[in-house]
Parts: sequence; C-alpha cells; structure tokens
Amino acid sequence: MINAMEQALLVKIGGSLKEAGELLDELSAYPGPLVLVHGGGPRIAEWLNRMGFETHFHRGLRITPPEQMEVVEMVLTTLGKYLAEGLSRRGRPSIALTGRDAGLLEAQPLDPLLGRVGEVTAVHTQVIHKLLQAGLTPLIAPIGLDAQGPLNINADTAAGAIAGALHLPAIFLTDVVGVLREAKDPSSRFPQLNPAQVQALIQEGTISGGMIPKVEAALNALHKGAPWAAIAKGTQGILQQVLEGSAGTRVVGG
Ligand SMILES: Nc1ncnc2c1ncn2[C@@H]1O[C@H](COP(=O)(O)OP(=O)(O)O)[C@@H](O)[C@H]1O
Ligand SMILES: CC(=O)N[C@@H](CCC(=O)OP(=O)(O)O)C(=O)O
Repeated sequence: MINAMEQALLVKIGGSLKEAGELLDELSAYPGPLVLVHGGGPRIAEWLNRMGFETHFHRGLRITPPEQMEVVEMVLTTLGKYLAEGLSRRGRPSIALTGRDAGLLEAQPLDPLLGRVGEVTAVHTQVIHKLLQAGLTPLIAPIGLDAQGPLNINADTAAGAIAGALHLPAIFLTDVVGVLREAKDPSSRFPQLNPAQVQALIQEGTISGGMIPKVEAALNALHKGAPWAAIAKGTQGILQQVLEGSAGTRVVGG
C-alpha cells in the first residue's frame, strides 16, 4: 500500500505567509513528490508602492496596467529564487520557474479592464514531469504568456489549473486555518464545502477578497482533474494533518 504521506501533491504557497522558514521546513521534509506554486501579493504591493504606483483589486485580482507588469514579474521571479534556495538548502533541491519557461502556462487576458491580468488557457506539463523525474522540485511563479508577453495570473488560479492538468491533489496554504464562517474565528472553520455551498458563501459575502480566487481555483482544480483540494494554514505538520482530514477546508465535487 502507498503510504499516504508519499502522495504526490501540488502545494500553493500564499504570499500572505510571512514566516517562510517554518513553511520551508515543512515542505522540505515532505517525503513525497511536490509541485509548488507560490504567490507574493504583499511583496508585489510593497514594490509597486515603492515605485510610486497605486494598486487596486477587483474580486481578489490585482488590476495590472502594462507598465506595472514588469514590477510584478520581477518581484515574483525574485521571490521564487529565494524560496527555491531555501528549499534546496534544506535538502530538497528545487528549481524556480515561471509560466514563461518552456511554454508552461499559456494564457490570455481575462478582461481588458484588468490590464495584463491573465487566465490560463493551457498547461504544458512536460517540463514539470522532467524536473520531477530528475529529483527536482518545481516551484512555479504565476506568470503566463500570450502573444503580447507576460500576464499576471493570480497564484491560486495558476495552482488550480496546474493541479488539474497534473491530476494532483491541491493544497492551498495561506494565513487562515481554512474557510471561516466568522472572519478571525478559527473555530468557525468549515471542514468541507461543496460547489453550491461555495457559491452561496460568495453571494452572501462570507467568502470575500483573496479567498474568492482560492475557492474558485479549488473548484476549477476538481473540475479539471484534481482528486481533491483543500485550503489550510501553512504551519508545521500541516501536510500530514490535511492528508488525514484533521485540518483545513476540503473542497469537494458537487
Ligand atoms: N470566509 C473567509 N474565511 C477565511 N478567510 C477569508 C474569508 N473571506 C475572506 N478571507 C480572507 O482571505 C485571506 C486569504 O487570502 P489571501 O490574503 O489572498 O491569501 P494568500 O496570499 O495566502 O493567497 C484571509 O487572510 C482573509 O482575510
Ligand atoms: C492577478 C493577480 O491578482 N495576481 C497576483 C499574483 C500573486 C498572488 O496571487 O499572490 P498571493 O498568493 O499572495 O495572493 C498579484 O498580483 O498579487
């Protein structure tokens, strides 16, 4: 029997997770194959601000005028290198890449009003399989490509699409213990949600901001072929707890 702890997983690392050290310890110690996707929203905001740009969101997505795209890409690429170095130093050799490498993430603009915000149109998984076969952990920054150049893809959206294409379970690690009924009350965590419940919670405003792309990405991952998806807090021991079903919010098919 396959040990559940050796199950290959796609893990999305939320940019909200400030203490990268604890998370890198957890990920580097995982005994099975991992495909990682990382965000970086807070750091992108910090750099846009330093460069004198204003930043605005629409349903959890950063409106990205073309002149801000270069900043977004620089921040995400550098963050990926930092995280890959941290994992590699801990004994898990990792390669940071973006969706521009080897044609990994084909994308198209989501809505002209959002500027260079993209949605994934195709995931070319060959490079991921090759890295895994070589014993390397791929760590993907959510940049897609169309004929005009790079597109800013929400990291949850990218993670959901990649998990679906690889048929891997998706775990979205963030700064909250799961989807909550009451903001700031961890005891109000939903252990499980189905698509109808997710839609209702978005409609009534219980799920808002950055949690919207996360639950939508979890549903999309299931729709595209992931066996299950979960949202959980990026703390020590979390992967085993999610695999056991004792932590996080599992998003299940309808
Ligand atoms: N119902 C909800 N339950 C939990 N968190 C929620 C909910 N609705 C909105 N949120 C917000 O979503 C945030 C997580 O999304 P985000 O900040 O984008 O994280 P990440 O950077 O990890 O992707 C939480 O910190 C919380 O502020
Ligand atoms: C279009 C869009 O919103 N892109 C995101 C990409 C990074 C991201 O998603 O980071 P988190 O995981 O930290 O939220 C952004 O610009 O913030």
